[in-house]
Parts: sequence; structure tokens; C-alpha cells
Amino acid sequence: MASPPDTSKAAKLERCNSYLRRVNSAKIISASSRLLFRACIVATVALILLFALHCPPLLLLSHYSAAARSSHRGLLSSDVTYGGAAWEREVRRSATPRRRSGLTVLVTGAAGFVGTHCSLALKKRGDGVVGLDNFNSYYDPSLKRARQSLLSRHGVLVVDGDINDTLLLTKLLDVVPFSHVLHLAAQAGVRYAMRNPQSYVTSNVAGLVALLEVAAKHADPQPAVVWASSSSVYGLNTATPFSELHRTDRPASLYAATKKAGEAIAHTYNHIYGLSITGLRFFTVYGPWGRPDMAYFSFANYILSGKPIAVFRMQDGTAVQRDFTYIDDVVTGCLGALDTAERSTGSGGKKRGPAQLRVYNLGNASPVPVAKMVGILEELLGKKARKQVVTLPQNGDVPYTHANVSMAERDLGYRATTDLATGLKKFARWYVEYYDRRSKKEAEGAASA
Ligand SMILES: O=C(O)[C@H]1O[C@H](OP(=O)(O)OP(=O)(O)OC[C@H]2O[C@@H](n3ccc(=O)[nH]c3=O)[C@H](O)[C@@H]2O)[C@H](O)[C@@H](O)[C@@H]1O
Repeated sequence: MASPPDTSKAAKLERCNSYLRRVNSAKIISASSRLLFRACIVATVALILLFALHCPPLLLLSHYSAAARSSHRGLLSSDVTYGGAAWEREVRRSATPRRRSGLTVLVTGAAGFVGTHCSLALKKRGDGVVGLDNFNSYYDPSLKRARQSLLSRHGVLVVDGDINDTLLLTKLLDVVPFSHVLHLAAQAGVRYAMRNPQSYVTSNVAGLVALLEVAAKHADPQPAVVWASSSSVYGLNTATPFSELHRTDRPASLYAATKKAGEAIAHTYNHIYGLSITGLRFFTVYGPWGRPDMAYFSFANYILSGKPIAVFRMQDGTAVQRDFTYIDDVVTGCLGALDTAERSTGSGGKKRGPAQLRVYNLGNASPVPVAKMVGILEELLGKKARKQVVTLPQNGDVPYTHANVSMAERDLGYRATTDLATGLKKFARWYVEYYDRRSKKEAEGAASA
């Protein structure tokens, strides 16, 4: 039988003490386990930090994220020229056609000479147009800004950006499902390629690849691409008039080589990704709002300011000739190319079938000696040029160009309708008015300052 509990005072005290000892020892155990737990956390955090600081992939990841964040900031913050809801609304507004089944065209190089004229022509007939231009300083950027203002007055937005900025291109093609890209952004000029060769590689090769990459792999639907090649690809070809069937593997300048490379690159993207691509070989395009680096434009400037001009001729005394082509005719050819471009066949980088690949001459089919062009300008400007006839230097120039345009006539409805005298008359009128207005503005600005 179990004995009854001892109820004496001493026994009660002993039970109480033993209870207190148990409670205390439990407290000590839980305090020390808390300490241990905390130590574990500190150790784990220290280990993670140590790992993060010394493990290369983690470092790469953190750098990548920072880079990605900063490039996305470019798209989103309000202190840049693109990104944000208001910007997207503007892009969509500019891209919306006003006519049924109108085209939706992204025009690169839109603030350039041909880009401005094509954008205006597309907008005027009711197509949607968004321009892209990096406004570089190869020639007077204020002329490009003036063209941008002209476009803006006609409802065409020109986004400030570079074709090598693939994030921007991706964003633009996300915001608008462009049916066509008219790719005119390029480093132009034959002789400048000897002074700044890298700029030709950056714009005409890397820039073209950047654009075709985004068009082929990201855009859905893939747009049809029409782009500016050049008559210079005929290089040392001697068969005339230059036909698309003639050889183009002997470029005389780096500029020509990058345009020829562009044609080869176009073939690749058409072949792998099913992009519909049309290359247009422009022949010395001239006219109002033209390029100040081109001979007819700089000659007008030099004639009026009394500076001497160098007129090139061949070593044997024969004239250097160009198939000068008026801008309005070239615009007809560009729009004809856009209108007849078939859809690309791929999407998301996958080709679904063979796609259209074309190349056309857009020339005047009527070459004129440079000396004659100078004579026409002298007459129009009412002033004699201080001519210095110089043997054509080793500068990448070819002795003559002469386009066979029968393929463009047949397929694009192209017609060269403007002779040099008529076209230069329109150019000279614009030139005098534009620079007159500009010098008046500058004088007003100086007076009010
Ligand atoms: O059709 C083309 O493929 C090319 O046409 C022009 O190139 P280019 O024909 O050299 O045009 P300009 O620079 O205006 O020269 C026109 C003519 O004037 C001659 N010239 C140029 C400069 C000069 O000081 N003196 C001179 O006699 C050139 O040799 C050339 O025959 C454009 O500048 C290129 O971007 C375009 O791709």
C-alpha cells in the first residue's frame, strides 16, 4: 500500500524548493537555446553575405539587374525622351492610319532627307507613321530639327533614339504592330568613310542587324522591311546602265562595302526568319530639305558665299557623272516598294515559309556631268562659281553612275519624271527661302538678346 503524503512543514518546504529548482533550470535551458538560435541566424546571414561577395555568378546577376534596371529607367522615367503612358499614347496616335487598310510604318532616319519626304507622303495619303532618328551631328542637326518640326506640324511623331537601342526598338514594336518598317537611318556619304570608318559599321551594319533582329524575333506580326541600299554597291562595275543583275562585289568605298554587306545581311534574315525585305539602291538623291554634305547642296552654299568649289574629273579628262535623282521620284519608288511588299512569313524568330526578297535601282536613268550640275546652279542662283577642276582623288568615288530602272518601273510603278534642271530649280528656291528665314530669325534672336 502506498504511504500517505508527508504534510509536515519541512517536507512542504523541500517540495517548494525542488519545484523552484526545476523552473529555474527550465528557464536556463530556454535562454541558452534562444541564444543558440540567434547565433545560428547571425551565422547564416554572415555565410550568405560571404557567399554573395565571393561567388561570381551572384555578382554577375547583381550587375545584370542593375544594368537592366537602369536601361528600363530609360524607358520609364519622365526625364527621357521615350517611355511612359503619355509617350505610348503619342506613339499610337502617330501610328494610326486615317484611311481604311492604311499602312502602319516605322520610318527610321525620319528626320533625314529621304525619311522626311517619305514620312510626309505616307501621312498625307492617310497612313500611320512613327519616325525614329538619333539626330547625330554628321551634318547640321538644326536642319534635322527643322524637318522634325515640319513633320510634327503634319502629325508625325519622330522619336529621339538610335537604331542600335534594341530596348527602344522592342518597346516601339510592342506598342504598335507595325505592318512595315521603312529603314532609312544610316551613315551616309561616300568620302566621309575615310575619316570616320567606324560610324559606317555602327550604323549600316550593327544598326541594320539590331533592327532586323527585333523585327524577326520580337515583332508579332513581323513587319515587311524596305530599306535604303545605294548605287555605290556597283563600285567598279563597268557595264552600263547599272542593272540589278550586274555584279556588286567590287565596292570602291567603305560606305559602299557596308551597303553591300547590308544586302547580304538582308538575304540572311529573309532566309532564316522569313522576313519580307526590299532593298532600294538610291542614285544621288537631291532636292529641297536635302543633305548639306552632298555636292549640289554645298556647291550652292559656296557659290553664294563666294568660296571656291572643287569639280572632280577623271585623269584622262573625261567628266565625272552622276545619275542625279529628284526626291519626289524617289518617294514614289519608296511608297511603291511599301505597297507591293508582301507580308513576312515568320513570327517569334520562326520562319513559316519562303518570303519576298527584292532589290531595285531608284535612279534617273540619265547621267549628268558634275560640271553641268554646277552650271545649272550658277544660272539658278545668279552667280558664277569659283570653279577649281581637280583630278578625282582616291576617295572612294566612282567615275559615273547610271541606273537601269526597268525593274522598278515594272514592279513598283516607279517613274523618273524630273530632269536635273527642273529638280535643282525647286531645290534652289527652297534653299534661298530656308536660309533667308533662318538668318532673319538669328538676327531677331541676336537683337532681342
Ligand atoms: O547614289 C548613291 O549611292 C550615293 O549618292 C551620294 O553620293 P555621291 O554620288 O558621291 O553624291 P555627292 O557627294 O553629292 O557627289 C556628287 C558628285 O559630285 C562630285 N564631287 C563631290 C564633291 C566635290 O567637292 N566635288 C565633286 O566634284 C562627286 O565626285 C560626285 O560625282 C550620297 O552622298 C550617298 O549617300 C548615296 O548613297
